[in-house]
Amino acid sequence: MGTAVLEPPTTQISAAEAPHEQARAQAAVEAVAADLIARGNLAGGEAQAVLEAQALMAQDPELIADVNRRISEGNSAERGVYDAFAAYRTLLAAAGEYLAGRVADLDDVRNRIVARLLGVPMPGVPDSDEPYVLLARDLAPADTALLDPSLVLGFVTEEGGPTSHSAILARAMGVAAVVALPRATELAEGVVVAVDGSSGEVLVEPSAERQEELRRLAAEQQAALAASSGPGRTSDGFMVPLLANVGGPGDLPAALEHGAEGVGLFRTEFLFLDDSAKAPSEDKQVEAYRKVLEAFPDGRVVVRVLDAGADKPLEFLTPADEPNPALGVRGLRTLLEHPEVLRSQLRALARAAEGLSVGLEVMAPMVADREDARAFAVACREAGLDAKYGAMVEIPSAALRAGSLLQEVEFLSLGTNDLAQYTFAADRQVGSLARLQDPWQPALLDLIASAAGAAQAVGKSCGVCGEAASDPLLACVLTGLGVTSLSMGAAAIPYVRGALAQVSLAQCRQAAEAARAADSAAEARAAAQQVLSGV
Ligand SMILES: C=C(OP(=O)(O)O)C(=O)O
Ligand SMILES: [Mg+2]
Repeated sequence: MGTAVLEPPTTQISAAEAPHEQARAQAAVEAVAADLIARGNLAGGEAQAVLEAQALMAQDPELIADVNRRISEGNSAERGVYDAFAAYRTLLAAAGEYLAGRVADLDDVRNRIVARLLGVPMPGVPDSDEPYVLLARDLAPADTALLDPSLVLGFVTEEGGPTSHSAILARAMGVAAVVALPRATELAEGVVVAVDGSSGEVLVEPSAERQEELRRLAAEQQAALAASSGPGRTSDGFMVPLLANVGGPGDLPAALEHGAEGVGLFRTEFLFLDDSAKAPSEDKQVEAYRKVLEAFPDGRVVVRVLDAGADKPLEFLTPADEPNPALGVRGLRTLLEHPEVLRSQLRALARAAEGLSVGLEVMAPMVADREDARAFAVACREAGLDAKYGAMVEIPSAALRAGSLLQEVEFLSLGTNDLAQYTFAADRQVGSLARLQDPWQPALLDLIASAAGAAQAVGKSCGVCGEAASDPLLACVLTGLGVTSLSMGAAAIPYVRGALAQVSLAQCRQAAEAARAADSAAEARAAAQQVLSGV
């Protein structure tokens, strides 16, 4: 994928032309924002939320004011946009890693607006009738969302971490992806590559025999996947419910198609991204929640209350001046500062579940200690919600003192994406830190064992809903660590189901022990692989 930045010429315009150019810039901004929203509507689910956030970025009033100022100083519309975005980009890039992670999204918006003003094709995924592997420096959410899975056999990026938006969306689509691979874009167009999204390997120009072998292995795997169905269980019948992560009603068809036994993580942020100034109405919330609850009449649906802040900022809730948003007011902290938002969300959930037989559960993101857990439990009880209430374990303090959290709440759910970020002090949006975000890191496995063990001791459940659950081999290890359910992007479910079906609970426990005895993520994986050979 071409990443060329379209630099418009620096021709000067007269003062008389300025209003016309300003109108052109405004029209282009609006058209691009509308296009992003349309792409979002088409893609649905988590992609929609991301694209709508990008549309908001395009319409940022300060940015538009800067564009207008530059045009009134004699620049053309395209040059004004180009320079205003460049200035904003510098600010973002310098504002710390969390904002720097959004630079790719910003660049994509800029390229789209400039391309429209210049009347040239939009940058992005190349047109092709032939199936291909897409190589890119990074993929903007707008591109990932519309990749055609029948043409794109996989994608490989230099940037982005294993828990970045692009990786999460790729899993939701079921497209093989390898991210954070240095020098990926140095490969020439047309070279034959093989991509293994499970191991993260990209083979360049494999021999004819190797290609044949890989095709055979892939066909065998597909056949095994097609044959796997029913609830998640080990070969000796230990049940591990396999649940889907969804970002909204748009993700339900895939969850049902892949046999999800329920929803283990309903990210409700998407509802809140439509309007940066206020929370969605209770009625609008009820409607969206009910669609998800109705899809699983006999299953379980775990709804996470709003997780605003850090990588999911909301203008009306997230302080704009935090020096380090990932360590600032986010998740449950935001809701405790804005109790009316939490109350309205819990009320909407209670109304949405009225008359339904689904097992509704609600959980809070970013619970740090027992006081946090208690505050959430009290809010749930006060809302009169007929649902189990739980805490996400995403902060090391919560994993270490899981037993104390369980004095207040009825279940735990491990958010391994943030748990890795906070355990290793490694921003999940920074590709160069991917080594530290690897969920195979033994320190992360120790924390998972701590939380799962505490839950087991009191007979409560402790699932995993972070991306770790979607790795088939790791899913077996998590089961061995005592985790009671696994929730993942729907496309991963058949792979995890197939892997679990091949191993016994005792083998899972042995693999977990071997992985924890290792000293690096790679060693932990190899040790587990040895115990569970065949997966
Ligand atoms: C599931 C998680 O939540 P999110 O990815 O939405 O932060 C996590 O942190 O692992
Ligand atoms: Mg999280």
